Amino acid sequence: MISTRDNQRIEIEIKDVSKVFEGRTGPNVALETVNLNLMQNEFVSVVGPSGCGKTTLLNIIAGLLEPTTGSVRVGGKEVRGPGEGKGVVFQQYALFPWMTVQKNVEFGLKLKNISPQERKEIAASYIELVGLKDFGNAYPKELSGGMKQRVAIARAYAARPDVLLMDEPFGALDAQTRAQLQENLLNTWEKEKKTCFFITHDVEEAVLLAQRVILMSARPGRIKEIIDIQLPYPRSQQLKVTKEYNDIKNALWSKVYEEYLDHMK
Ligand SMILES: Nc1ncnc2c1ncn2[C@@H]1O[C@H](COP(=O)(O)OP(=O)(O)OP(=O)(O)O)[C@@H](O)[C@H]1O
Repeated sequence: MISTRDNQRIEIEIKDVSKVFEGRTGPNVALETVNLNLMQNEFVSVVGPSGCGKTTLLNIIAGLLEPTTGSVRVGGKEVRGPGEGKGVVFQQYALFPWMTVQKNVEFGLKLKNISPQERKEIAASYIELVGLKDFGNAYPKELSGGMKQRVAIARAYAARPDVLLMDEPFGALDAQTRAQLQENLLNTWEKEKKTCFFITHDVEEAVLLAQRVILMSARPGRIKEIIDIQLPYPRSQQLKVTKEYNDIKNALWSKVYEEYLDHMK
């Protein structure tokens, strides 16, 4: 079993982070005093009502947005922009349409000092890991949505980041593909161990994947509660038929729904 206690090194340190957007109708406080540490190799899911600042927080960790106050450290270094060490997967697979699957996955490795042969081998191994061994020469337009998303995940993994930031990566997929990719991600994480920050609207998915679930409150976004998911790994879809899983899921669902109702008041 992998627990957060297996490694005590902090990989992502979010300290007093707030974010205020200046809107036409005045300031919009998207995040208010968010404090959170993710341990090395930890898998954390983030849930909360629409507009509570999940993506904003991810973008700040990724270095795509600057916080208004506070700071984020990844691997001990203050985040000052996007770059090495952080892999990001968005809901919409951002693949280059003119490149094959193999070339798309190799792309992130070009920036590193890796020989073309080694690049090829690393990319091929991750393409195999996500179950696309026979599609290395295919172009994105020849792939289904789920396959494209697997390529995006392979590309993020191939660059060997220490942290993987995922913003509803399976949100646009059908239930079966989603289940398959969840399983795929679990297997990959169990093998490769990365620090994962995974945003989802799906409570089932949050519980299935994570060691801890962060529940965010409606605007202004704050951390409302952190729930330890005490379910053993390796995990698979089979977990969903167990009482332990369903008890945790139902309790979390009620909390998320309460937060949503509060937000609608
Ligand atoms: N670039 C921006 N400029 C102005 N306001 C923004 C910007 N990005 C986000 N916001 C505002 O910040 C708040 C949080 O948005 P964010 O996208 O982080 O929420 P979210 O929890 O990810 O939502 P969802 O679950 O719907 O994706 C919202 O009120 C949104 O309107």
